[in-house]
Amino acid sequence: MKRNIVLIGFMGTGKSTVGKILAHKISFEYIDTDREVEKVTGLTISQIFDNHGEQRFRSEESIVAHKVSTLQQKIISTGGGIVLRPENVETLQSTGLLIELTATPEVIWERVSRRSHRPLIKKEMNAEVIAELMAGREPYYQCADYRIDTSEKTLLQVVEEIEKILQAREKEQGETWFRPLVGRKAIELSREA
Ligand SMILES: Nc1ncnc2c1ncn2[C@@H]1O[C@H](COP(=O)(O)OP(=O)(O)O)[C@@H](O)[C@H]1O
Ligand SMILES: O=C(O)C1=C[C@@H](OP(=O)(O)O)[C@@H](O)[C@H](O)C1
Ligand SMILES: [Mg+2]
Repeated sequence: MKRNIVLIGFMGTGKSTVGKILAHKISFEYIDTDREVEKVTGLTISQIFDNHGEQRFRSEESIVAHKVSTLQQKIISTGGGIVLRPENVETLQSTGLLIELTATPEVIWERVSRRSHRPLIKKEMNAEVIAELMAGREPYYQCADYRIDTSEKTLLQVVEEIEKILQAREKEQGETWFRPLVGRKAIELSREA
């Protein structure tokens, strides 16, 4: 049974931001594979790409993918390229529900051109270049269980869409995503009611 939510998708689709909000809302812990790679290496993603190359980053990312897949009740936001290695997809799928976030190239460019911490995004790019990169990645995102177009949605609307998916799965597949309150907190709340 699936026990983690794994957000996949192209850079700038909102995986990190949405993941954080969703985790807070449903009281799951939040993990970002990019942050885990940075913690393990003591380097920023840009430093790894610049000083050691993309392959080193991909190796670290695979190790993290395996590690996070052993956990439970986590919202896992991934880096956009994690799906490039089939072994990562297989391991993430073993315990995670894969939700792909998408957006149009124009929206993506609008979102990612504001900040410069993504080594694969260059200042001189534009929406057309983004569209080409996205087309190359498209087959890799087919592994997703669900897809949400975020182009015209607020962050909260995206989060709500994911919550609807989880509610439907609770009804239809008997999964538990919204944990009942247990222990002291539940007793305190029932006294207040
Ligand atoms: N639905 C959305 N509406 C408005 N801004 C968004 C939305 N999704 C993401 N963003 C913004 O786009 C930027 C990139 O988002 P981020 O979560 O880092 O994407 P990813 O982790 O997929 O690369 C952030 O500044 C974020 O606030
Ligand atoms: O698409 C990619 O190959 C990458 C996406 C980035 O994460 P975000 O998708 O969170 O930007 C980060 O892992 C790295 O810069 C490479
Ligand atoms: Mg991210």
